[in-house]
Amino acid sequence: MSPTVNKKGMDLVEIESSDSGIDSVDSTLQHADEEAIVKCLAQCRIPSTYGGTHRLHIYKNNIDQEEHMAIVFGDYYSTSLNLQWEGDDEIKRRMRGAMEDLPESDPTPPLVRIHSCCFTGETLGSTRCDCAEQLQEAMKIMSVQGGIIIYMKQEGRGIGLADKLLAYNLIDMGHDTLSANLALGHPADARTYNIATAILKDFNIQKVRLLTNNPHKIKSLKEEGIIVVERLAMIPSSWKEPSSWKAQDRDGYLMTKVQRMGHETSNMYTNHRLFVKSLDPDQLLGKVYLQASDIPMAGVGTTDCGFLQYANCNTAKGYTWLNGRSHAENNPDCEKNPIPTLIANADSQAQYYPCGLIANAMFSDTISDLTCIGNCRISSYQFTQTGIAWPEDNGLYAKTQWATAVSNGQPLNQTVNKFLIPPPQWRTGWPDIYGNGYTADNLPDLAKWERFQVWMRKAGLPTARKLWGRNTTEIMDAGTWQVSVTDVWDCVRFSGRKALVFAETGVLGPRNDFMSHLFFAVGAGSLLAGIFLVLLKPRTTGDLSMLSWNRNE
Ligand SMILES: Nc1nc2c(ncn2[C@@H]2O[C@H](COP(=O)(O)OP(=O)(O)OP(=O)(O)O)[C@@H](O)[C@H]2O)c(=O)[nH]1
Repeated sequence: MSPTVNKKGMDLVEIESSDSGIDSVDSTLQHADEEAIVKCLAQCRIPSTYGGTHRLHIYKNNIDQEEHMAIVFGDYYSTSLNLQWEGDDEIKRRMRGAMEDLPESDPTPPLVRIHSCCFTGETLGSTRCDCAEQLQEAMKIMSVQGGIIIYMKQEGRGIGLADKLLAYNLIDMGHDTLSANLALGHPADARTYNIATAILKDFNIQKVRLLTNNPHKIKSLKEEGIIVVERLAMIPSSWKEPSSWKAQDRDGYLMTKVQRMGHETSNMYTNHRLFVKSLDPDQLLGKVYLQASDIPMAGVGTTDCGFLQYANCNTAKGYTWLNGRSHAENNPDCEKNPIPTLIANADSQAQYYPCGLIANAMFSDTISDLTCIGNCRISSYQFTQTGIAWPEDNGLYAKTQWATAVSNGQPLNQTVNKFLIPPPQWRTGWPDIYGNGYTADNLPDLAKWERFQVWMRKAGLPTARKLWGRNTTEIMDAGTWQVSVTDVWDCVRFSGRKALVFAETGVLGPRNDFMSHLFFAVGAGSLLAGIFLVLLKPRTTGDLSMLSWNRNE
């Protein structure tokens, strides 16, 4: 093969061999954004405790000096490995694991995980991250379903092990995993995926089902010409098991990935324990906390407003979590530059009202009633929020007593604006009402705000429906209806999804089909079992002989 100029026409890549052409690549000439050329050097069989046998492939490339790998479960074969190499003979081919007659590769898009090396997590068992459990989870799944793990030697999101240790020390000093990278002069994520893509192409794979939460990986693969037909979430076990709450470092790491690095959250966020306990029940019941510091702080198993408690950033900076990070971190207000005026002018003991993550996350979109635009009996169909909350929830909320309370002889209603601050999301979501903060007149009456009560009831399942409105008086006839939605609550930034669902009340109940079917099935099963037992061993009415004190033994 003759010398080749790379696609960008910059550097000359000397090609010596006649196959994939990277035997004598001078990697000092190469750059990460170049077209990657890869060559599989060897593969072998690895019987594994994860079940079955996979095949480990080692690659070299023209971009860096690392030995990246492909761990293959199933019928996927490397092109470069199996080509005829210069000086090839049967022994050499068998030694590197090349095959004589290549079987057909599986044509269906395989499960693929692109996994970056993490010595601390995978080898040392560090609980600062979720890397090891993600790798193990992927291997378990692929042992059953087949697939390929591209294992990239990109330690520390590409910054290397030494700098990753510096980052860890910065995290111990109060940074999070993102800001530590930035403080070291690195990007939040220094990885590129052109080598990983080239390895996939070496397996003739054009379409994948990607196991990841990282949208950056999906975007990068698409840019490199790989079609991601499906994303499968990697749910770390620490999100699922409440018992592992002690891994506080990992919790902080995962929360930063979700909140600040855009990692996708489907299937885990609303169930996460940091989220579900992020409220203060007494504040919701109207209690006046004169100082934000009076709101009870974290205790295991109890509620805690987290980093949406102190609405004054200087005060928040003075309070730290067990891991040394301040309450101002992750607070969307304190991260703004400049800090919003309302926050900057807030009293040093100002509090968010209602405090905590759940209230802040409330959808602020507006949804209109339905207007008929063709062939309907009535011109509009109206929804009300009365009666949408569970009756028992009503006792959990009351209007705050701030507007009527008196402290040191002073009525508090004059100070509402300085002490009570609407959650950040509410101020952008409802700028007309809460954009300039609270006054004694616009404080929400939580006892009457059923939509809020519905929102605050945590979802048991990962994909949740919240009842927004109902109409119990009118049947909705066939026709063409129009609804206007103002999409204010931005879920696109973390690849979330929202849907507006119109449902009817059915015989089995409208809210959760699964539960009603389950009740129905259990009821029918019990009835059949009862009939069966009666037929099998009939007993007369009032038969007490089987009671323990009447039995002979
Ligand atoms: N710089 C830095 N790197 C870290 C830290 N914790 C873990 N890592 C690295 O982060 C990378 C994790 O990569 P992946 O396993 O591919 O996971 P991911 O990018 O979170 O994406 P998915 O797991 O696919 O959702 C590895 O290279 C780890 O070494 C940290 O605190 N700082």
